Amino acid sequence: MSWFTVDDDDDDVPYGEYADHEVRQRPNPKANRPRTKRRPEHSDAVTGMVTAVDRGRYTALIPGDARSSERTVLAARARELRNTAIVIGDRVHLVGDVSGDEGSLARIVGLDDRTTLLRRSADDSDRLERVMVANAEQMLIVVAAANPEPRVRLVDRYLVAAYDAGMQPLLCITKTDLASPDSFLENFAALEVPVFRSAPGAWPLEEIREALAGKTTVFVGHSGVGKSTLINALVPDADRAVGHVNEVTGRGRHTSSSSVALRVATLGAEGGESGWVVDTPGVRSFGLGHVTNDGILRGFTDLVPYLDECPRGCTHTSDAPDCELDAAIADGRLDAIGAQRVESLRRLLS
Ligand SMILES: Nc1nc2c(ncn2[C@@H]2O[C@H](COP(=O)(O)OP(=O)(O)OP(=O)(O)O)[C@@H](O)[C@H]2O)c(=O)[nH]1
Ligand SMILES: [Zn+2]
Repeated sequence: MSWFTVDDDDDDVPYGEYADHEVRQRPNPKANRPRTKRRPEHSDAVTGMVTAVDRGRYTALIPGDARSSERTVLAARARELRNTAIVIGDRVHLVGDVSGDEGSLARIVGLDDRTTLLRRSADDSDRLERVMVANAEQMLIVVAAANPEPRVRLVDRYLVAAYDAGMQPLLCITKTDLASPDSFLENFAALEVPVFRSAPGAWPLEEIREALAGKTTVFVGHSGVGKSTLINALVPDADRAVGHVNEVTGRGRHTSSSSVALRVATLGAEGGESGWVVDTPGVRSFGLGHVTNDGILRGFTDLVPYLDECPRGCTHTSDAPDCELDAAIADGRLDAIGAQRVESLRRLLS
């Protein structure tokens, strides 16, 4: 599919394509009746969370209430929303047959404003952005200690995407049975990013579950890092396909293909908060063409007091003249950890 085509079944349309989330009023088909009143605003609509998207069909979970229990419904979007990106995590307004019964099809007529929005572009020069996941609070970046080799730049990119989306990043380093991740992790030591270490037979499942409780967390990672293995361990009935890493290239095949949200039981949360894991297996590239430097700076609130002192239009990169970050390092206002933070920021800005 071309990055530039938008058709009705496009599950991943550019964010800029739509202005409002609500269905527009249709003209009154009976012209002899005066249009004095607005059509009812779907006051009977129920709200559900999108947990899967597949070729123009949306699976949404409607929470239980006094009248009915929790149920999953299949829905299509209303014609008026055909240029609206609806993605996993969206809270959608559903009308029509919302019974969830076999063969039933509900209709999505609107969606709530999003609290966060994970986006990407095809590559860094592409400003056309794609909406990936809505309303997720966290991003768990899965990276292997070896096979495939960890790459700092790739993690930097995920971090930018997370900060830009307004999401808290978490880091899970897998395959620690194959290599020590310590020197790799030094690159991120100064960031306030929780780190989990994982190896077969030593899964940090309880720690991760605790971090997931009550939140929606998008799992991202290069193919072959063991993301599916981890998700299957966290969500026993997830059944995410586990691929095989090519011994020569260290690359995995993307064996699981569609994005889903999966509920994770969290221990000690009896009837209480569970978490949601969003698996995005098809995402190979993570273009950041849509991310502004402001989006990156958002992740570095600890440096803001210095950035505020910079000359107007300062780019804050290492070649920027009179950048206050350099002054603060030179006179000790920023200590060794602070200097590493500056280095991380500059790596992301460059
Ligand atoms: N040695 C070792 N192998 C692991 C570990 N975790 C996963 N693997 C293996 O790594 C391979 C790839 O695992 P997957 O879970 O399919 O990786 P993935 O990140 O989901 O990859 P895609 O499905 O291609 O996106 C499989 O052969 C796993 O058994 C680990 O901690 N240590
Ligand atoms: Zn500066």
